[in-house]
Amino acid sequence: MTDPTPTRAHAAGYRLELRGVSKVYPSVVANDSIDLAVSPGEIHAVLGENGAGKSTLMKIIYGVTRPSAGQLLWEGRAVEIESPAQARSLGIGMVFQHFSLFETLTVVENVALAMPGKPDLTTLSRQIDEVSERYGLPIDPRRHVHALSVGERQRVEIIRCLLLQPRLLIMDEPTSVLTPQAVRKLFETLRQLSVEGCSILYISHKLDEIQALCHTATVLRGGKVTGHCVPSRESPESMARLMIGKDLPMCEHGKPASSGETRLRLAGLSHASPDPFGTDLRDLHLEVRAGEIVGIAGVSGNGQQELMTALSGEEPIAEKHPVQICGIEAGRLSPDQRRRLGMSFVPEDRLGRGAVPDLSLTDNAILTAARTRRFVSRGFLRFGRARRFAEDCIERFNVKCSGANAAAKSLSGGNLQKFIIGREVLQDPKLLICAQPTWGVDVGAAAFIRQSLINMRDRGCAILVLSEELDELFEVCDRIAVIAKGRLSPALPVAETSVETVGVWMSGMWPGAEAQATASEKADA
Ligand SMILES: Nc1ncnc2c1ncn2[C@@H]1O[C@H](COP(=O)(O)OP(=O)(O)OP(=O)(O)O)[C@@H](O)[C@H]1O
Repeated sequence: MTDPTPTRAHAAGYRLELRGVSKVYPSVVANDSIDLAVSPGEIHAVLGENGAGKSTLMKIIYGVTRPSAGQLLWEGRAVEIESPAQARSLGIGMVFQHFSLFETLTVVENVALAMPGKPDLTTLSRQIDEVSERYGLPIDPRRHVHALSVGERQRVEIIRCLLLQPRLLIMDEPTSVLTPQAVRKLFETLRQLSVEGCSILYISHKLDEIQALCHTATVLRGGKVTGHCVPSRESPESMARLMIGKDLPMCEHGKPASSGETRLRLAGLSHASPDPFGTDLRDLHLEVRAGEIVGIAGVSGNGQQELMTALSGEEPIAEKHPVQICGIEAGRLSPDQRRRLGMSFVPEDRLGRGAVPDLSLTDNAILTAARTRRFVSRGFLRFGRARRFAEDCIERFNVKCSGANAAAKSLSGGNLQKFIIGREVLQDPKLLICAQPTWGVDVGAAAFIRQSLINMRDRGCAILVLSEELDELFEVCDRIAVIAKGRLSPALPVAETSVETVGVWMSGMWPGAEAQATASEKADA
């Protein structure tokens, strides 16, 4: 690995300096007197556990949130940043974790929306071509966003920032949706920007990436700065220790329980996606037994979302038999009917599908656990019981929040994920289906969630995990299959496959894939 430190462009003054910046919410101090300084050309990581205050700090710098106290200095001058438009006019750009593009518009139309005034689209297309050429971010300005891969969409977001010639670029978990190749490409672009003098504030839970990319790092814990480091001189383990204050627990993965009864069977599941830009599922076959964890790997957009909605019942399918849950043909059943059979699920989209943002954690617990945890008696809701269950989730899954009354939307992303996983795990289901279980979750909490899944398996639960993180799948699963273009590969025991093989399969090329495709095309005809 190359040491990023020597390429750092040194300069006399700081580009951005924060002095004693605090943000106090009614129930929590999100940022507590934070000092942070970034030089021109510096790639500066902000590290911290879920809820440490990273996103709040970035939102203050980008003018989304106003600080309760403290001072911001931009190129040596005290400033008050009251809006993102003002931040952009100073030269601050931000790429958010969740994309903010309009799918039905073209690339150039999306970019135009972020520009001041009414730019001429032909001139703007030429500028997009120039920027994409200069930074190696190929994109056709005339393409519609719905037809772009997630990596391409992120290119649009970055190009949109670059056109404004930022002198500070903030990136909030930019790689969570990218393939390893797209991550390498992104890092090349960021290094080039750094050499040209652009400062970068970079947030990520992926410590190996921080080590490869960033010159310096500030560590936050509980809203306070607790340390600084030069990532290239650290290891992912030592940075994790700086973040969580102790060594990272290792996952203990014993032998799978002797295989029990089949709890989930896909028997030729085919389903046309209701989304015109989605992926149709084609003749999927799979079995998940009690006491095993089966993983499904794949680049997002290959049918995972359609599979998840077909399994959860959100999008019931036309026939009963292709989805069998605990021996019952369940294809036409609703989510609630499937839960009654002993299934729980954790969707990928935590705000919206996994939880209702405006409801409290207790109310969100009621939504899925009312029956299994017996919150209703003789037609009356036993609210105290529901609240105690929510408190139990908070305590056992170490969810940082103000309590069971906190609205789901007030939790940091990773803490809400921990709550949703806890809510489903503590219902002790016979079958658990989860998508991206550790997305946006810090390293300590990710290890805890993975261990919880393994422990459930050891208690006899059948678990299906859909994840884009191959390392995660290899850590927790007993067998791994791959989804590509809506088709499913055979599921191999982890000992009989490798990250490289699964990587190749992710492009749809597994032994027998062609025969599988021909057979299902014949059946379609
Ligand atoms: N609008 C809000 N109202 C109340 N509390 C909030 C609000 N926004 C953030 N918080 C709280 O502030 C704290 C810091 O949250 P923040 O999102 O900055 O953390 P983070 O370090 O970015 O976490 P993650 O890695 O999970 O994204 C958390 O306790 C969170 O619950």
